Amino acid sequence: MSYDVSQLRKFVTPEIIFGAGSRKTVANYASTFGARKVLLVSDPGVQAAGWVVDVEQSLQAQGIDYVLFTQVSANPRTEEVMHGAEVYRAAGCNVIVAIGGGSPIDCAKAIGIAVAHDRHILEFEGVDTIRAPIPPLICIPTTAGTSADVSQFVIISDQQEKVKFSIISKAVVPDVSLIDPETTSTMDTFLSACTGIDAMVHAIEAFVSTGSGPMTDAHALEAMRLLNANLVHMMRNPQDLAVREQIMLGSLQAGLAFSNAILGAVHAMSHSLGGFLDLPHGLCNAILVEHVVAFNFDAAPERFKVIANALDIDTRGLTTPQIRARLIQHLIDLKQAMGFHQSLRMHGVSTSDLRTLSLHAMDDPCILTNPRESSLQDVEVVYAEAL
Ligand SMILES: NC(=O)c1ccc[n+]([C@@H]2O[C@H](COP(=O)([O-])OP(=O)(O)OC[C@H]3O[C@@H](n4cnc5c(N)ncnc54)[C@H](O)[C@@H]3O)[C@@H](O)[C@H]2O)c1
Ligand SMILES: [Fe+2]
Repeated sequence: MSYDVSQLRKFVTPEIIFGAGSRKTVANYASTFGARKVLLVSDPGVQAAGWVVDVEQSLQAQGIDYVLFTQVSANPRTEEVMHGAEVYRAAGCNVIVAIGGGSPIDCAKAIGIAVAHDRHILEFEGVDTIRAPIPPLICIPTTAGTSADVSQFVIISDQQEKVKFSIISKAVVPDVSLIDPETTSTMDTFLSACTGIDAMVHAIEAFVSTGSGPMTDAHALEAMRLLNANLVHMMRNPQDLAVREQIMLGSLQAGLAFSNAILGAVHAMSHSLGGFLDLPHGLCNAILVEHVVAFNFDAAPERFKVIANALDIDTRGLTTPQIRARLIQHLIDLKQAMGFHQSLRMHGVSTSDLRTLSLHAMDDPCILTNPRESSLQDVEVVYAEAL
């Protein structure tokens, strides 16, 4: 009997501890991995917000030695990864803890790859390139959006080439994710909006991805419901911890979906844009989302109808073109209510940049699971729509 490999689906996830205060259990988990010395990865903003000290206190209370590494920028860079790998080796670490948004978490994953292979991180771009297990990795996300703490993705910026490249492998799924919604209470409005829209795009792209399946669909749809019901409320009531918790849960559900179903053209194009202009990832997604949905809709109208329903659009009696129009308008309204009014041109992109941006987007693995097959010219046209 022959099997169709393209129909097989896998689902990987870390051990997840969800809830207020979970960050304070970090030393228990570090000790179960036999932590001798921990590399604690974060960044200056997360440290200033006061979250790193909780991890330090937890480790100190259990007598676990650590070295702090915070030289990580938003959109983490290859040089920072290799510097972190040096610090890991020099200090004789054997466990990594990351606390922060997607940037410190991705940097921590990449440090793990570099030290496990004793090679430069640039050698691992692509899918399933990891040959040796990375050190035990415990993550504490402080933004509700990227879900790097549960995902198979690592996104690193190569400033020489002005691109962000992806590494996708089950080997970079963290061992433990301590998801503590309290940490998101110090996010400012813009960061809350960027990370929130990123989570929504994860859910939408995972649901229409050619890698989707029943296990990821359930998570993607629940993420859309949670995020749609709470994102605007969160923007208006940033101190409402119950709403922050719903957004964190929505982000987690979206993360479980996209990590396993992979993403689509919004992310391929957004990674290219983020590397080119060093812009926040969520902002890039916000600029592109409705243009990619407009491009993709006819390739999966039934799936997009389910998305419209999950976003609380009443599709009864509507024709397919009407559903398409309503869905696109809903996404525009949502992003505008979250404060996104920008176009590419407002960030200095001109028509002459579109070919370079498109070439890089075509190299991103996320383009392969987009529901509509996309040529270089297609991608260029979608960028042009977003100008
Ligand atoms: N690996 C994945 O699966 C995945 C998925 C999506 C995006 N990403 C990547 O993640 C990165 C973006 O991550 P992000 O959006 O979480 O932001 P970030 O980690 O880049 O952080 C942005 C800024 O917010 C600050 N910050 C973070 N948490 C804070 C808090 N709780 N309070 C106050 N300030 C805080 C940081 O100090 C930093 O200055 C991009 O590089 C993107 O490509 C990765
Ligand atoms: Fe994303």
